Amino acid sequence: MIYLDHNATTPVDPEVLTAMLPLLREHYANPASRHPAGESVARLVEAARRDIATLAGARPRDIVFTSGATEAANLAIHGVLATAPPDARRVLVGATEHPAILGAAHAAAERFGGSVQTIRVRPDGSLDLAHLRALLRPLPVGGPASARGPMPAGGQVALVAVMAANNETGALTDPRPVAAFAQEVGALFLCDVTQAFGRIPVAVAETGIDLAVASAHKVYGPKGVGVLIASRSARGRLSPLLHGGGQERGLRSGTLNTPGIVGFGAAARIAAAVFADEAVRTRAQTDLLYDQLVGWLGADAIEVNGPREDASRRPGLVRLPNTLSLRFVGADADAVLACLPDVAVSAGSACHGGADEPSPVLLAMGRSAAAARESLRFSVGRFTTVDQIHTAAAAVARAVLRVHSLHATASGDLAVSGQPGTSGELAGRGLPPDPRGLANPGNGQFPELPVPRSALP
Ligand SMILES: Cc1ncc(COP(=O)(O)O)c(C=O)c1O
Ligand code: FES
Repeated sequence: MIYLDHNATTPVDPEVLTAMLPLLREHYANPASRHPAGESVARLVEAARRDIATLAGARPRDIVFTSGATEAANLAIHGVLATAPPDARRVLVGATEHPAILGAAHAAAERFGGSVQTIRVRPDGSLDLAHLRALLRPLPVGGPASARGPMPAGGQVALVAVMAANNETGALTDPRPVAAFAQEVGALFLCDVTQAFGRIPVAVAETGIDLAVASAHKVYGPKGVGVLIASRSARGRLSPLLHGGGQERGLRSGTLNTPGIVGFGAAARIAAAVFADEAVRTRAQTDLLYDQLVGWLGADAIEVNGPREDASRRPGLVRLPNTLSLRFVGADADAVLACLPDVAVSAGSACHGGADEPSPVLLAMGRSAAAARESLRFSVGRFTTVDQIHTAAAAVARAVLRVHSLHATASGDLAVSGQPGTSGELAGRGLPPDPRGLANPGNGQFPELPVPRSALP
């Protein structure tokens, strides 16, 4: 199996695992305990906090450990709306935000009588700053009612949530202008840096981000641990979600996930050392993948979802180096996936609980539902090789041609030899034959996991 789904999650780096194991074996003490065993674990936690803060460009004091970016987003949004005055409970969210942000924003608005408004994006997925500017103007209280909240929430904006890097298209947003606009009206700026963290430079404090969220498992750390990064002033406007032992200075009660936190720290340390090289390598691999696919399928068969680099018009990074979202014109993504058992990629919304709807991210960018349903996201990573890219490109091309040929056969207009996707046609294009044979989509899945004895009836 060739794994090209690193935006959904990454494998744990072997060095991260090595750093975590002692926390599961001998260093199991509770870091809140006042004995030497507890204190030595507490020191490891604080070292991890420093390493994560360094990579994020934040201060260690700003780091609050959580169970992931989802919890951090909920803490940030519920936490801010809980303390916001009734005439300042509007939340602005980018149209292509992750469900963790959108779901938390709607739930918090409903809970505290606020409202949520969506900031438009342009066709390439970049934020429409003029629209943000317009939305930031105060609304008369009792004015346009919110679609959801029980109370028409006018007044000021409490929070602006805009992501640094989009999980589906890789589209990047410069946080600086967003921060400046939010600050002008006294709103806090929440930036979801989950996909950017450890892949491109993130400078939370310097760019004026008040609140940021990230997850360890997107940077070769373990699942189930993340951070909220909250500036001093943001912490003053934050009320906790979880109550209990008062850990994390009262903002997130609960015994710390010490193996996870130490693993996250190790992942951050490794990322700091390698991310610049990794960006160059992964960028070359996504470029190669695109070139190969265009070579096999032709430029007309493929559209890129998201920003394209154009140094003359938009200098600088505009897309995550490892991410490539492509539409294969006329080839339903689910059908392509069914013909592609040996390559792990996502149809746009694959990690949204298997929802069968076209990707809301692509729809927000103005793509048609048909285009969204024909789109696949490729995300390469630290351990991806050039050989894997070659193999995957050929496999994807074969799968797309196969789907084209199935459509053509179904509509009865291509019943001749040499039709797309048949072995004759593939050989004509120079595509290597599928080592498994086209009609064998069940092979090459994850090996079956052994069931632990205790789980057997
Ligand atoms: C941009 C973005 N934000 C937030 C999350 C949520 O992270 P987690 O599932 O680790 O809480 C993800 C992960 O899918 C993501 O891609
Ligand atoms: S990448 Fe996060 S839900 Fe799809």
